[in-house]
Formats: sequence, structure tokens, C-alpha cells
Amino acid sequence: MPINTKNQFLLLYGSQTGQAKAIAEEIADKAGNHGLHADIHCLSQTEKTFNLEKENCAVFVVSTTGEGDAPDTASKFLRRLRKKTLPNDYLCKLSYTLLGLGDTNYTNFCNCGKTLNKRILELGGKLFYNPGWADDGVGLEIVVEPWLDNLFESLKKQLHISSVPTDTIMDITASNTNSNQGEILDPLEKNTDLNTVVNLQMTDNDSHLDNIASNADKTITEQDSDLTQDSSRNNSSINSDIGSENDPNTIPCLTSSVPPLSYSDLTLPAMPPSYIHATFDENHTINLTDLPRQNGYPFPSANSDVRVVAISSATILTSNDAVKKTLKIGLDIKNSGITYEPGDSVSIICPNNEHEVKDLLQRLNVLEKADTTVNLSIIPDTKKRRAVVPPHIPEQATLRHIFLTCIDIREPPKKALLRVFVEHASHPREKRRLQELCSKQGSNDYSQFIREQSLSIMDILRTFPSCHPPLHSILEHTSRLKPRPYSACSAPSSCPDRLEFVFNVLEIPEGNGRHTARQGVCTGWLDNITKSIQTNNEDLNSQISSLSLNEDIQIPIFTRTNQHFRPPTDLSCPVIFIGPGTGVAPFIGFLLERQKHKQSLAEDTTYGETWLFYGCRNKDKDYLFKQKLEDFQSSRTLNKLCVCFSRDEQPENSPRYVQDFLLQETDAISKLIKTEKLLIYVCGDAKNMAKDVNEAFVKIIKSKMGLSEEEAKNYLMKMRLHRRYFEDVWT
Ligand SMILES: Cc1cc2nc3c(=O)[nH]c(=O)nc-3n(C[C@H](O)[C@H](O)[C@H](O)COP(=O)(O)O)c2cc1C
Repeated sequence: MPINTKNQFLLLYGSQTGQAKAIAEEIADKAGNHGLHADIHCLSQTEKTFNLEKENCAVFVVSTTGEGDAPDTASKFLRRLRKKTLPNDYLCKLSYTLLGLGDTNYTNFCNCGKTLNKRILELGGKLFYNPGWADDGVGLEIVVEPWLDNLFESLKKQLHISSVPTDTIMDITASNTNSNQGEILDPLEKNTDLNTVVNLQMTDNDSHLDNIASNADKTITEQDSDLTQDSSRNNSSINSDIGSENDPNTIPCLTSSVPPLSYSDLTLPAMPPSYIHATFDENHTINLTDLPRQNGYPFPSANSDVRVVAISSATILTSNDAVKKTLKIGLDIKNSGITYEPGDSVSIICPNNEHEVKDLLQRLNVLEKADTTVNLSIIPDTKKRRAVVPPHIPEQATLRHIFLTCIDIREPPKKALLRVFVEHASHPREKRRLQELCSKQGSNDYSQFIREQSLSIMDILRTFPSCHPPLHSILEHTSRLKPRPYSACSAPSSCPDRLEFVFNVLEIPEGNGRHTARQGVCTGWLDNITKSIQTNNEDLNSQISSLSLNEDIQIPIFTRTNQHFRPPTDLSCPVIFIGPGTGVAPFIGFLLERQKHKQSLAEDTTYGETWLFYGCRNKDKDYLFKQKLEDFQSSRTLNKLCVCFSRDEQPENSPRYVQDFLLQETDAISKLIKTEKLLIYVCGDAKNMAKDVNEAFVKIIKSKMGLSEEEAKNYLMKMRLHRRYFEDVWT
């Protein structure tokens, strides 16, 4: 396909953890199938490789991070676009569309995408296709897939390209008849795509190829017909096999409670072309300790270099009979060059579980070669455009190294990988169920049975025993293994050489498609490697640490600054901290810092009221930092400590959750709000707690300030905008 400016569009992405980038790359890949060429760049390349004001046609894919913030790689671009000096017609040449990624569990859903969209419109840009707002909380694909389906028709209309050159069609089209060319489309409404439609009527012995041929309204080229015939062979065998059993209920399901889809048409994603070639070199021994972590590819959001530091303590903060085990880890950062402030987080670069790696390598039939040097290269005649070995995977390493440290083998397999699995499942009924799960019609099943249950690649392979995918497919379709961030619960002003953080050891039970019970990747690893030094006694821990008995437990980390979640600088402001469970962590650091400040302040300094709302299940089992919090209260660093226990026997009307406690304190809190100096900090679970806390404040403001619901919500929104309401939440 010749590249000329006529069929070219600018494709820009801003991504924090890789999803927006992956979707942008998918758009770039698919563009060629439609006779289009995507000039793809990260937004960080602004003014180096692209200049927006000179562009005619652009597609943006941007996620939101932090508290409604732009990804790190997009912030410079947004800063430039926000300049007040830009004229109103700055982008008047530009027609564009935008796909925003976000998560409705966070307060500012898709804020970065929405802000960008608003600003481009203000600067004279015109939308040629409705923006899509995809919600990671329920599954990005629910919006992304239909949005992508219609994007290319709109792009072609925009670029005045009426027909698709036949030599560029890779996908196979069956029922592609309702193409709404040129309209601005609602991504959720209409559906015109270039995907494979598989018809598997029980009674219909027509081959898949026949079905496609009769419905197709696009030419299938020679190179594509290979793909078609492959599918045809596989699918016609499915038909005859299913036909002979004649019982739809025998189609294997992920769990016995999962019904299969009906035997209707399925629209499958196009089979992704393979592109990585792995060869083993027995004569070459590789020194793995020399290999940079994840091939030296930078970690997004790192604010320090990666450092290897010693774990100097591991304190169990919960009783033996608590539902969850909570650990506090102390890191020795003396001479490490690592600095941090309360509110910052430490990211732990953890490996996958070694048994899971072994099981997967065994299943892929490469366990004997796990420690042999492997060379990865690009298949010379691959059909994948711009194919490169993923930058976080070294081209020369061992499989064990790659599977342990570079790729995420726990993440639910993407639909593209399931599509590959379809081709490598030999049992017809398993093949059919895999087809369902990656099909458009099976989207709900995919969300419900794979994504929501967090099934791993190995869970899927165990469920479909006849499926034996090739090694390269796993390397091609897995994400980078991500470092796990934890808020610091210490303060450098009180112990400059130590950084502490807390976490619950995540226990994931067997069931719902998960073939084995497991622990969280990072929390399970930290729990295991610190077993020998774990203690319930903080004092014992400091003795161990002073004896330096555990220098050999070392872990790689980096820190991330959190400019938006900092202790108040004006100590006269009243402040309310809300942090149930491990959400209390940053507030311990804040209070340590506050205590230090207070000690150095003159007697008559005005010191704002400081309250903490904390919650856990049981007073005697999982009340984290009990002693410390009570000490803060005794020293008047904390003026009010409101603790609730959700599972203890209690007098009627006792608050069970922090939001109940807030409501109980409505009068006192509303007085603090009315001072217009109150600062509110919320940390912890985004899904339930942060939303409920937000609602509790709306109720308080509404009832005590005589405002309507809408006005109360606006009041709270203004508090956020004026940096008086802060959140550090996670899902
Ligand atoms: C730490 C963190 C903070 C987030 N904050 C927000 C937010 O404020 N608003 C939102 O809509 N989505 C938020 N998200 C959800 C992401 O935007 C969403 O998961 C997206 O798919 C990530 O895409 P990326 O991998 O390209 O960065 C957040 C996700 C994380 C991990």
C-alpha cells in the first residue's frame, strides 16, 4: 500500500500503563486493511515528530490517571495546548476524533480525554466522528470495539477515500452491509466491521468459506485466502462434529454454570498474524544477572532510578485469625539515593510466581528449554505491520527469565490471544467455546467469565485441554509485567533512612474458572520472601533491623511522587483524613510529619483541627496502627480519632463504615466546611468507599448548608477544583 498524504492520518496516543498505546497500535494495524495509513506517535513527541496545528486529520487515544490527570507522556502536550495565548482558530484545519479510556470507579471519568476534547474544540478543531468513552471498570472493549468498527468508514469519508484497494484487505468480511459512511456515529449504536463471521448452524453443513463467500461484499485476495481456507478447514470440521453429537449442552463451558452461546453466527476478530520467531542456542550461555530489568525499557511514572534495596523489617499488623493478613515492610534506603515525601508511593518490581511460570512453560512444551539461551527475532515475511519484539522483552535471554520477570502471565488473556487459541484447539467443542468467548456476540461472556474472574492464561489452557498454542503467541499477546505501587506510611522527617509501606496479602480462592487458589503476584511474593523475618512485634523488628540480619532480602524498587496528595502546608487549616484499612497508610506518614512540625512550632501557633476516620472489620484482629494512632491522639497531633468496626458486635446505631461515621458527625463536619479552610483527604478503595464517602459529604453539605442535591454536588466539585478535597484511591 503506497503511503501518500491522501490516505494518511495522524494517530496520537497518551498512555500510562499501556492500554491506550495498545489500542492505538491496533488502530494502526487495522488501518492498512482499509486502505489507510496511520502516522502513529506518542503525545510526548509533540513538536518533535508532529505539529498539531499543521494537521488535517487526527485520531487521539488517551487514558486518564491519578486523580483525573493526564498520563505522564501526555502532560507536556496538554500544557502547550492549554496556553491562553493560543488563538481561537489555532486548530481550525484539524478534523479529529478521540477515544478516551477511563474507569467510572474514579471520580473524574475520562477527565484527560474530555479536557483534551473540549480544548481542541475551543481551538477550532472539528469532530468528524463522535468521541468514545471507554470504561475499564466494566471492560474497555464494550465501547472500544463498536467505536473501532465505525472509525474507519468515518476516516475514509473524511479523507475522501471511497473504495478500499483490494490488495490491502486482510480481514474477511461477511455481513458488512450497513456501513454508515460519513455520518457522525454513536460508537454504541451501529456496527459495521471487517471481521470474520463464523456461522455454525447445527443443521447447516455449509463450510465457513461458503458462508463467507455468499455474504461477502469485499474481495478476498490471494494472501487472505490462506487464512480463509484455514478457518474453513477448522470450522467445517466443527460443524460435522457438533452435528454428530447434536447436543448443544455438551459444549464445554468455563464452569458448569456458564451456558454456551447459541449456535448462531459469530463475528470473530481477524486472526492476528504471528511475528516473533524463537530459536534456542545450546552453545551460548547467557549471564542473566547482566540483563537490565525488563530489557532496560523505562517504567512509566518512575520518579527515581530503579534501586535494589534491603528489606529491613516485616511486621504482621493483623492477628492470626484475621480474614486478611496485613504486612508492613520496612526498606533500608540509606545510601540508596532514594528520597520521598509523605503521600509518595514506592513501586515494587516483582517477579511472577515461579510455579506458575513452570506450569505454563510445561504446557507450552518448552520447559526443558527454559534455561537455554533463546534468541527472539521478527519473522521476515510477517504480515504484522511495524513488527518489533516488545521493548520490555530482551531479544536474547532465557524463557524462564522472560516469563518470570518481563511478561504478565496472570492477566486475563486478551481476545486476540483467545482468537489464536481457537486455531490451536483440536477439540471441536472447545474450539467453538473459544470462538464464542472472543466473538463480538460473546462479549458479555468474556467480561463475566474471564475478565471479572481474573482468569489467567493457564486457567484458560486448563479449561481447554486440547488447546496447545505456540510459544510465540504468548510473547506476542501478553502485556508487560507491571510494578505494583504502595503508598509510603512513613515520613522521612522522622526516619530518613527507612521507607515503610503496608499491604494486605491478597488471597484469591479457587473456583469460577480459576483452577487453583493463588495469592496476589506482588503481595504473595513479598509475603514469601519475608517469611523468615516476619514478626508481630515492632520492637523485635527494629532489633532485627539494627543487627542487619536480613541484608540478603533485596528487592528492586522505584519511587513515584504524588504532587496531588501532599500533607497540608498551611497548618492552620482544619483537616479530615479518611482512610479505612490500608488506606490509612499515607495518613500515618502525614501525621508523623505533622507531629514533627508541631514540635517545632511556637506555642501560640494556630493549629487546625485534625481528624481521622478509620475503619476495619474487628477491633482485635485488624485494627492497623492502633497504638500509633492512639499516641497521635494523646499528643494532640490528632484531635479526633473516629474508628468503626464493620464486623464486631456493637450497640445499635453504631457506625459500621467510615461513611456512616461521617454522617453521624454531620453537625461538627459542616461547621468545619463552613470555615472554607477545611481540607479533606480520602485514601483507599475507589469502588465502594470513595464513592460512598463522596455521597456522605454531599448529604452533609445539602442538609446543613441549605443547598439542593445538585448545588451540594457542585460545592464538593468546587472543593476538588480549589484543592480542598483530595483522593488517592485504587480499584
Ligand atoms: C492509578 C490509577 C488512577 C486512575 N485514575 C483515573 C481517573 O481519575 N479517572 C478515570 O476515568 N480513570 C482512571 N484510571 C483508569 C485508567 O484510565 C484506565 O484503566 C485506562 O484503561 C488505563 O489506560 P492506560 O494503560 O493507557 O494508561 C486510573 C487508573 C489507575 C491505575
